[in-house]
Parts: sequence; structure tokens; C-alpha cells
Amino acid sequence: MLADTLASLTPVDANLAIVVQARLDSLTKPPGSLGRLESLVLELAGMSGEALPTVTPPGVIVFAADHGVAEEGVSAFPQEVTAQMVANFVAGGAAINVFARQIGARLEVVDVGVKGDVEGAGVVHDKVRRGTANFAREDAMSLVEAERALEVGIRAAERSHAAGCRCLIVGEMGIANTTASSTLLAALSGRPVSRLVGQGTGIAPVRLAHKTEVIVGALAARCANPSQPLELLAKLGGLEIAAMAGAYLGAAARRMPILVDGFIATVAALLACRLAPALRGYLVFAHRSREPGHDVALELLEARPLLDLELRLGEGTGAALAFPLLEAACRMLADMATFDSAGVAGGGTET
Ligand SMILES: O=C(O)c1ccc[n+]([C@@H]2O[C@H](COP(=O)([O-])O)[C@@H](O)[C@H]2O)c1
Ligand SMILES: Cc1cc2nc[nH]c2cc1C
Repeated sequence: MLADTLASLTPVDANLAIVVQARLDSLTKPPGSLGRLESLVLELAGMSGEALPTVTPPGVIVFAADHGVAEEGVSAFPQEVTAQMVANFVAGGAAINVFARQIGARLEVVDVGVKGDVEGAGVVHDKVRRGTANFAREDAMSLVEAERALEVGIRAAERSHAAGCRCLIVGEMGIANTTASSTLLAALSGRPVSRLVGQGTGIAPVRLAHKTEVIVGALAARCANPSQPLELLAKLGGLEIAAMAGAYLGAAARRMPILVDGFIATVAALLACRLAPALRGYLVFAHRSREPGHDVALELLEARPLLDLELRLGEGTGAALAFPLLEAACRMLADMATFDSAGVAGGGTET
């Protein structure tokens, strides 16, 4: 399934840029005056293969999983919070529920590896294992499990596509996943851990120093090869990180634009782009998170996010907040009058 998805992921359609640019320049505004909304709709056209792209309705998928490395004391919250927040997502009370309702999104919550049992019909049960192993001591999971988690993501993206979603937002919930993400990013980038590591859920400076030591030690112990993304995932984990990577690949294979959320989501995107470089063309970066490693991950992807709201929540919240900008870009292209139709005299850009 992973191999099929990678094989069917084709680069974005660059040919549409000429026709979309011509329409953009015919709309009743000075050429280029809607700035990044104009480049955004050009990108969305290339992704979807449509001269008049549309992103509604959006789909939100939240992948939840636990991390064995939580036992090293790297988070401000206990591991049980992952399962408790899944119950909150199902009950509709989390921030992502509020923002998903605001944008009219289809929301799916997927248990790809929560340690405890999450009850209820509102969760998609696709658990690969009950949390990862502690990667400070042993590999987080096997290669087979990493591939299975990627496939959980591909299946979820396909469900959203089949349900009619035209744009995908991928969120996560997993106590200690900023430790896993920072370790993955250190391995992928070769940058010093001290530059990448951050407060996550809000740890104090003493715990931040300890978190840094845990990551440095784990990097040395696991010897992960940065040119082997699947091996990296298996050694350093994140079942939800693997599932997010899979969801991006699955969405891009279906030509769905993807709105990338914060730090964890961007590290998952970086990994997925190492598996399939053509994925990069389908990604729109929603916001700049407070987590310091996010800047590094964005830089490696040559990405300029749309918003900077000092968020550090995850769940897909930043992406849901940025979604109306994508919708506005599509509506601008489809609904604005042209100079000809409105009887407005055109002009050019003077240099
Ligand atoms: O998305 C982000 O940029 C982000 C930044 C910091 C924390 N988080 C969220 O907080 C949790 C991880 O934080 P921690 O301290 O337990 O590693 C996880 O559930 C993430 O969704 C998310
Ligand atoms: C309460 C809480 C909500 C979250 N949502 C995403 N990560 C989270 C971490 C915590 C601790």
C-alpha cells in the first residue's frame, strides 16, 4: 500500500499557472495586489489540477499516540493525558473541535497508538501498538510497525477524500511528541539539539536541560541514518508522526492540498518529503509555532508559513485557523469581477 501510494504521487501541475495567472491579472485589482493570496491560489490550482480550485469542505484528521520516552520526564503533563484528550476530542470539547466546527470541517480522530484503551464509536480504532518503546533505551518500534503506522495515515486520508473533502488538515495529540520530533529533526538536520529543543507543553528550564540531555543521549544510542526515513521513524518514533506522514502522502496521491500545522506536523512533513520529494508541492504551511525547532524544520522545507499567532498547541489548530485564507484565495479567483465584465479600465504595473 505504501509503495502504491508513493508510485501514484505525481508532481503538481505547473501548466495551469499560465491560465490562472492570466485570470488573476484580469480581476478588478492592480496586478499582484492580493499578494500571497495570489501565489496561494496558483499553488492550489497546481495541486488540484483545476483552473478554479476549491478547498471546501476541508477534512481534519487528528492522530493520537503515546511515547515511551515520556517515562524520562520530558513533558509537563502525564502520559494519561493523551487518552483523556482523545475522549475530549470525541466529546467535541477540544480547541480543534471548536475550530473544525467554525470552518465546517469533517473531523476524524484516529487512535494509532494510544497506550490505554480509548472507548467509543467516535474514534477510529487503528492501533498499531500501545505506545512506542522508550527510544532513550531501545528502538521506538520495528520497521514493520513504522510502515503500518504510515498506512494508517494513508487509509485515513483516503477516507477523507472518499467523503468529499477537498483539502486536508492533519493534527496530532501525543504527550512527549515534541521530544520525538526534536530528536527526528536533529537526526535529519544535523543541527545542535540545543537549537531545536523547546518547552513543548510548557516545561521549566531545569526540565528543558534534562530533555536536551535525553535527546542527545538517544541520538548517540540509536545511530539513526538520516538518509533512511523509515528507519528513522522506527528508531525514534512517533506512531502519530508516522501516520501524519502517511496521511500527507495519501492526500497528495489524491491531489488534495494539505495544510500543515505546527512543529510536530512539520517534522512529519519533512520525513514524508524524504520518502517522496514530489509531496512538497502539495503542502501549504499554516503557521509558525512557538517551538524553536519549527523554524529549522520550515527552513529545511523552504517554507514560509501564513500566520504567526504564537501558538504551541498542535491538534491541527493552527491549520484550521489558516484555512479561511485558502478559501478566500479560491473565492477571489472564482468570484471577483474582471475588468472587462465590470467595465473598469485596466492598467499595468509601472516599473
Ligand atoms: O504543534 C506544535 O507546534 C506543538 C508545540 C508544542 C506542543 N504541542 C502539543 O503538546 C504535546 C507535546 O508536548 P510535550 O511537552 O508533551 O512534548 C502534543 O500533544 C502536541 O500536540 C504542539
Ligand atoms: C491539555 C493538553 C491538550 C493538548 N492538545 C494537544 N496537545 C496537548 C497537550 C495537553 C497537555
